[in-house]
Formats: sequence, C-alpha cells, structure tokens
Amino acid sequence: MSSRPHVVLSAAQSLDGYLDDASTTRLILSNEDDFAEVDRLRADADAILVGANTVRADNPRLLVRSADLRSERVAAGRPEQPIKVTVTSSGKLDPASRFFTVGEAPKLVYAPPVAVDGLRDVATIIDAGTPPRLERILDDLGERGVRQLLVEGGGAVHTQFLEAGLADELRLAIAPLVVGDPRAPRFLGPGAFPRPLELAELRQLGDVAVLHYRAAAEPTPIDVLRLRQAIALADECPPSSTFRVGAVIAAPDGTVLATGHSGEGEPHNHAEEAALAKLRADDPRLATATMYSSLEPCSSRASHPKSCTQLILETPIPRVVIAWREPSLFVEAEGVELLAAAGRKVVEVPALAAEVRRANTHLPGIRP
Ligand SMILES: NC(=O)C1=CN([C@@H]2O[C@H](COP(=O)(O)OP(=O)(O)OC[C@H]3O[C@@H](n4cnc5c(N)ncnc54)[C@H](OP(=O)(O)O)[C@@H]3O)[C@@H](O)[C@H]2O)C=CC1
Ligand SMILES: Nc1c(N[C@@H]2O[C@H](COP(=O)(O)O)[C@@H](O)[C@H]2O)[nH]c(=O)[nH]c1=O
Repeated sequence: MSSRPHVVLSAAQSLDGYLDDASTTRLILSNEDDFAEVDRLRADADAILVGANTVRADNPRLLVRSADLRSERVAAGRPEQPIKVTVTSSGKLDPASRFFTVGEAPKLVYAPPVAVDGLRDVATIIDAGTPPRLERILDDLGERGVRQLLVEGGGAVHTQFLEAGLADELRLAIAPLVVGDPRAPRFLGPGAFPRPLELAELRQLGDVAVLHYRAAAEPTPIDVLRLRQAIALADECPPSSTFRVGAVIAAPDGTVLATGHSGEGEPHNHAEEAALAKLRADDPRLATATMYSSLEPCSSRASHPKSCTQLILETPIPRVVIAWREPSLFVEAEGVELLAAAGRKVVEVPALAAEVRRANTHLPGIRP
C-alpha cells in the first residue's frame, strides 16, 4: 500500500476570518509577495486540491505561474505542472471551466460515479464513496505517486481536512481587511479539530501577516479515525445509570482488532473489558496495538474484580488514546496516571471530549 501524501493547507483570510466577500467577483487578499510564496507552495506540490465551490466561484487555473519554478520542476524530473484535483457530490461542474481547459496536467474529480457523466471527456473521474471520503482520496492520490498535496480551499474543504486530522501543515495569510458580511465564506466552519496546531513561523510580507502552523505528531490521523469510531460505539450501549463508553483496539496501521462498548454481553461490562475479552491474552498483535477509549479507563470498580486500567496493564498494549478524562462523579479516577506510571503512552484528545459528554448527559452535571 502506498503512503498518503503530506497535506499542506493554504488560505488567505481577512482579519475577521473570511476567504472572500459575498460578491460574484473574487476578493484578492494576498499581495504580490504572498502570491509568489503560494506559487512556491504550488511548485513544491505534486497535486493541488480545491473544493467544487471554488472551481465554480473563482474559475481558477491552478497553475505554477513562475517560469523559473516550472523549469526547476522539469530539471528535477517532475512534470511541469502539478495534478489538479477537485471533489464534488453534486457533480455540478462546468467542463468549460479553466480547471479543465487550461494546462496539460491531469485533472482528477472525486465524485459519486453517477453525478459526473458530463465531465468524462475532460477529467478522470474517481469514486471515493458517496459522498467522497477524504481518507480514500488521499489513499488514491498516494497510489498515483502524489507525495505532497496542496489544499487551496475553500472553507468547506479546509474544515473537513482539519476535522479529520488529515492536515499536516497550514499556511495562513492574514490581510488587513474586514469583510464584515456573514454571507461571505469563512476560512473555517464549526467542528471539532482533534490535532492541535503548533505555530512554527510568523512573518510579515508588506501588509500581510503569514502564519505557518504544523499539526501535532499525535494524535495521528489513524488515531483520530479510530477514536471517533470508539466514541460512536457508545451509541450502542444499553440504557445505563453509569458512563456510556466505546472502545476500539487497533494495530498501528489502523486495522481494527476488537471493539467493545459498555454493557456489551453483561450489563456491568466496560467497553475496554468487552473489547479485550474478544482477543486471546497471548495475541502477539497486542504488543504493538493501541487501545482507543472514549473515556479514561477506570482505575477502581465495585461491580467487577479488575479495573480496566489493570486489565490493560496485564496486556503488553503500549499505547492508550482517550478523548475525555473521567470526571469525579463516582470515584477519583487515576487511570491516566497509573498507565503512564507503568510506562504506557497515553494520548488525550480533548477536542473530541464534547462528543463523549454528549453521550453521557444522562449523568448528573454532565453537559456537552
Ligand atoms: N482566500 C483564499 O485563500 C481562498 C478563497 N476561496 C473562496 O472560498 C469560497 C469557496 O469556499 P466554500 O464555499 O467553503 O467551498 P469549497 O471550495 O470548500 O467547496 C465546497 C464544495 O466542495 C464539494 N465538497 C467538499 N468536500 C466534499 C466531500 N468530502 N465530498 C463531496 N463533495 C465535497 C461540495 O461540492 P458540491 O456542492 O458540488 O457537491 C461542496 O459544496 C469561494 O468564494 C472562493 O473564492 C477559495 C479558496 C482559497
Ligand atoms: N483569493 C486568494 C486566493 N485564492 C485561491 O487562488 C485560486 C486562484 O488560482 P489561479 O486562478 O491559479 O490564480 C483560487 O481558486 C483560490 O484557491 N489565494 C490566495 O493565496 N490569496 C488570495 O487572496
């Protein structure tokens, strides 16, 4: 299996967080120096992706403009221009738009197969699910040899990449301009953004501020996917007066080894316990597996002899990823501390904790 490309998001926004105004003409937020740096990002990329609204609204060419940068690419044995990529559910894209008609680079459209019959002569149409899933798009791009993907927006696409934990870097240019119109498209919509961003660089290009962020190494995109699966599993729990929790045990490549939820099999069963019970104690895959649990593993319990923390410590599982620390409702939980003290790596993803609290609002004092 080829690896997924490194994903760089790039956007220019107003001071109040808009990518454009609400008029039909494109708002230019970048200055000349900023556009030159974005051109360098394009030249570094094997493919450039924009959402279908951006194709419709901006009619972009998505070409490397600088002749010098194009020559550098060719001298390095790369194609003169990056592949152009878009994603659509509706398939409502004009085959005469510049995305399709300008330049010799391949054009890829990720879309449900029935939606795009009118585009088959101008692009390669790829089914990545209905609606298309970003993970499948990245897998497919990886198989096509794309190592670096530049995502130029718009806001819906940026939001999805950040929500899925699939963005590795973000370059944001901030122009000294206020759009002030809620009808205009925003850089980011609402969502839970699970991979914290670290500010790597801050520069001034004339009147534009350039911020460069890198996504934290952990949680990884696989962690985000499997933790979200664990959180969703809590919906399977029978009605309960205690926590509703989901757990997934997965291999390093994300392969699911076992799943569980509270109340599975027996009313007092915990999610981690139910998942562990499905694997043999001497399963060699446990030595490299990660336990994903929507809630911190319990550290003391009345209903069963062993806590989930103890059960995990009896396995060689080296890593535990959780969304929410157990609040002090029933006991003072110390699962995270005990696991860490025993040398197990614990990764917390607090950005997803609200989703876990939402599944537990039957408990006193718990609000999303
Ligand atoms: N300042 C800047 O740096 C930039 C500004 N812009 C501006 O942003 C605006 C467009 O942004 P926005 O409106 O948020 O839209 P997007 O460009 O992000 O496109 C959203 C559309 O893309 C398709 N799409 C996105 N994700 C998926 C998915 N996972 N599966 C299927 N289809 C998907 C859908 O198309 P469909 O409806 O066809 O199903 C959706 O309506 C424009 O005004 C543009 O000028 C854009 C880029 C950069
Ligand atoms: N308005 C805006 C950007 N818009 C982006 O540039 C694309 C246009 O590409 P092209 O037709 O090749 O010039 C457009 O679709 C959108 O992705 N980018 C920026 O860095 N700064 C800006 O102010």
